[in-house]
This record gives sequence, C-alpha cells and structure tokens, in this order.
Amino acid sequence: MKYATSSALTIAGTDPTGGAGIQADLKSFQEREVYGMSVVTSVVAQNTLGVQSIEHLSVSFIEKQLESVFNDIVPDVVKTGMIATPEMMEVVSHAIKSNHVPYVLDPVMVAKSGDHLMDKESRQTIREALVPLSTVITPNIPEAEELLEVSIQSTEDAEIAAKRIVEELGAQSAIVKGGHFAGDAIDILFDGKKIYKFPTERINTKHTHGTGCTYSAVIAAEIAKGKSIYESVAIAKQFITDAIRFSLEIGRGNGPTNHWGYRLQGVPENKTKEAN
Ligand SMILES: Nc1ncnc2c1ncn2[C@@H]1O[C@H](COP(=O)(O)OP(=O)(O)OP(=O)(O)O)[C@@H](O)[C@H]1O
Ligand SMILES: Cc1ncc(COP(=O)(O)O)c(N)n1
Repeated sequence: MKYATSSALTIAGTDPTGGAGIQADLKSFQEREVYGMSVVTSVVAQNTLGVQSIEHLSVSFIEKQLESVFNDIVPDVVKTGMIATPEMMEVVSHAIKSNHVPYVLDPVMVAKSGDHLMDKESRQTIREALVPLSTVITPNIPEAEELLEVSIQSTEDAEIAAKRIVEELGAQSAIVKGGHFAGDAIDILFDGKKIYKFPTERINTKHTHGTGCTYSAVIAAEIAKGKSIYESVAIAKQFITDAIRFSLEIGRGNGPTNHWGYRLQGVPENKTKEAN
C-alpha cells in the first residue's frame, strides 16, 4: 500500500552522540511523522562534554549530496543548521533558491559548550546569502546579537530584534529564542505582521544539548505539513519543553533532550524515570 508523506531535508553538521545536529534533526522529523533526509556539511567529533574536532566536507561534495537529493526527492521544507564557511553557504543558497522550497534557518554559530561552529568571516555571507531566503529564522539571543550587531538585554529588545531581522535583513519571519535569558523561557515570533510571545517556565536542568536543533527541526516538520508559522512554532515550543522536561541523563556532561518526551505528556516524571 502506498502512503503519502511530507518530507524534510536538513543540511547541517553531525553529532555522533546523537543529541544535536543532523542526528537531532532526523529524530525530530521522525517523531513528527515527516520523512527525514540529510546533507552533511561537517563531521563533528563531539559529545555531551564539548567539541573535540571538526572536519569540513569539500564544497563540491556538499553540492553532490544536494544534487542527489534534489534530483530525486524535492523536500517540502529545507532546514539548515551548522554551515561553517561562506563557500558552503553559497552552494546551499543556490540549491534553496533554485528549488523554491520553504526554508527554516537555524543560524548555528557557537555550541553551548562555547566551541565555534561557524567561521567569523561567514557572518556577512549568512546575512546576505541565507537570511533573505528564509521562511523563518530561529536565532538564540547571542546569534540575534551577532546578526544585528546589537546588545539584547530584555524581552522588549528581543521584540525589536525579531522585527529588524524581518524588516532590515529580509527574513519572512523571525523567532528570537529566550533560552539564554534568566527567568522564564520566552520566545518572540514576528511573522511579518504581528509579534507573538511563547512563554514557558524555565526547567532547571543542565541537559539542554541540542535544544535549538530540535526546536527548529520540529518547526520545519510542521511547515512541511502545510501548517502556518504560528502553529508550527506553537507545536515546536510544546515539543521542546517536553523534550527538556524529560531530558535524558546520559553522557558525562550536558545531556541531550528527549525526542519522545512529547509522547510522555501527562505521565508523572518519576514514573518516566523508572521506565528509563
Ligand atoms: N531551561 C529551559 N527551560 C525551558 N525551555 C528552555 C530552556 N532552555 C531552552 N529552552 C527553550 O528551548 C528552545 C531552544 O532555545 P535555546 O535558546 O536553548 O536555543 P539554542 O541556544 O539555539 O540551542 P542549542 O545551541 O543548544 O542548539 C527555546 O524554545 C527555548 O525557549
Ligand atoms: C553539528 C552541531 N550543530 C549544532 C550544535 C548546537 O547545539 P548545542 O549548542 O546544544 O551544542 C552542535 N553542538 N553541533
């Protein structure tokens, strides 16, 4: 029996311990019942303790992978994560532009561990070659500060930043994530017309490796199904909150989130821990 499905392509770096990058994206797509595909930009030797080493794939090989995907299966959405160099950004930009697909841009710059995942000289290229193509861009506070070269200290500053990313840098919509603020985790969405706030209580845990990757992958999966930006963010916010609430205490550092946490809503936390 044939089964029609939506599909999503992630273009990003890897995490062999499975918490962030391509691995987190594919788990998130799967969890939202969207067929997941991936093009690797950089292979990253990392774990819950940090990044040990990075090898970039050649630009021509990234291009070959993009051709393999687009010549066969045109995805319903593209999501990008770690794209380290301006040359890589140019080939990715070309593939998105020529295929006219909705595009979720997670402007990954620095990992939670403090390791740099994007070259400094890429900052101008991301602004010029990728941001204007994005259906939605999902910077955290430091990334929004880098993109606009401003300081963001409050929710009001984050609202101004989301608007400026749309109106001045040319994204269709922007979510400035509040994970790096003290207090509640409030994400600000500007969809080109209106500001929306998505507040949740901050969960007291150090296991937040890959939150941004997971969140943007769920937004992408919902866009692939035809949902609006607002609906996609609302679903992703619920998903990431449960993924953090039921985060996995594996690894010796900052552990990964739980990509099936969303399915455990209503299950008491201690019961889940026993089951694990
Ligand atoms: N401790 C927390 N409790 C509740 N929500 C959180 C917490 N930390 C992050 N979030 C939420 O997780 C999502 C991702 O935000 P965050 O700012 O952590 O992204 P990020 O820094 O890009 O993540 P990463 O770099 O780890 O991939 C947002 O919805 C944010 O509000
Ligand atoms: C390949 C890749 N992409 C993104 C992140 C960001 O995730 P985090 O900030 O949680 O380390 C990462 N560590 N690795």
